[in-house]
Amino acid sequence: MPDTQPQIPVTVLTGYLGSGKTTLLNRILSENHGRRYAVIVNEFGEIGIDNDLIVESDEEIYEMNNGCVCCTVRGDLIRVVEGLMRRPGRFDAILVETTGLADPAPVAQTFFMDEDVRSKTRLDAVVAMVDAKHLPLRLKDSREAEDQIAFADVVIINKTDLVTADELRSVEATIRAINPAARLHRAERAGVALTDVLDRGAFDLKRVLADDPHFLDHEEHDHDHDHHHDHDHGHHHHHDGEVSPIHDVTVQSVSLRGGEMDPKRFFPWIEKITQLEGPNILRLKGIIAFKDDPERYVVQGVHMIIEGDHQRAWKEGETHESRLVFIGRELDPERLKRTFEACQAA
Ligand SMILES: Nc1nc2c(ncn2[C@@H]2O[C@H](COP(=O)(O)OP(=O)(O)OP(=O)(O)O)[C@@H](O)[C@H]2O)c(=O)[nH]1
Repeated sequence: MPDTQPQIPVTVLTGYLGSGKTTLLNRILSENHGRRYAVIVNEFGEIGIDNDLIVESDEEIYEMNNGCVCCTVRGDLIRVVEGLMRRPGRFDAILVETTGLADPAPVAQTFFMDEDVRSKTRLDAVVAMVDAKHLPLRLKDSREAEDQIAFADVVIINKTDLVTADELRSVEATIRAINPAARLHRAERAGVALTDVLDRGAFDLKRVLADDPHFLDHEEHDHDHDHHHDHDHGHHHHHDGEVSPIHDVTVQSVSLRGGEMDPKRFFPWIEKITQLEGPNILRLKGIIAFKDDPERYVVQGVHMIIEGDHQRAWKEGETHESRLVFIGRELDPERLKRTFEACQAA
């Protein structure tokens, strides 16, 4: 391939579980911006739901579900990107949506590691979504949430509708303290001007190297998930030694599958679960098939906040199956499974 080809800009989209990454991705894919994106989605949880929640578009979407993009599937990411580069002209930019628990630093590093990838791509910006309501809680219990903000070039303070003006100011001050250099935007439903997040040329290697002089040392970073930095904003993982697909090992995911559900059983059940177990539920998402309902129903939640809506009609021949994933701490898989199955229609 001739080297005269322009470097393809890459946007890495990070942010904790449920912060609004897919909402932003859907806005990007739905808006008429005249650009064509290749989208790479890395999901957490064994039954893929995320891909079902991304709007249908002409864009090419690559799912990476067999591990976390910042650890075990980095090689896959390089291969996917290399594959994309072999088809010039098909798209103008690449978007990588990481899992909510991923550390964006190793993902960003991928675009500097491989000679071929480095010559053909340009990391444009790392964009972090933040859930304004749950950030204070997250900073107490998840190192990942802080790392994501620390590493970002652009931070979107999302879900401003769920907080008061005072809370918002305090969240903003907290983010500024973690990362004074990032550009901040406030948003509801990820409603930012796309020019604020795409094609920013915001990724600042100098800043990253000042913060982490080893950023470009491939070998060391490849498997050293346990080295700590002396300063506040270095990236590291929680897990010791073993490279785990889950960084915060207290976080587990419970995937449930069932047949058609009875809404009279399902809604009281999910409401009760989120009331009782809410503090432990970092994220829930599912696609529910209700009996005699021609449309798929999507249910989503973060802690006690839950929402649901019809998504689209079931396609001909599509199995009317219900799938639900809980991601959280101290969940009881057996009880969730038993009570979920009890919501099935007779
Ligand atoms: N109230 C409110 N809800 C929002 C806003 N933005 C997104 N949501 C909801 O928050 C939930 C999570 O949004 P997603 O975009 O799926 O979040 P995500 O970061 O992709 O989630 P994961 O991929 O699971 O990490 C969904 O139910 C959204 O509808 C917002 O600004 N306000």
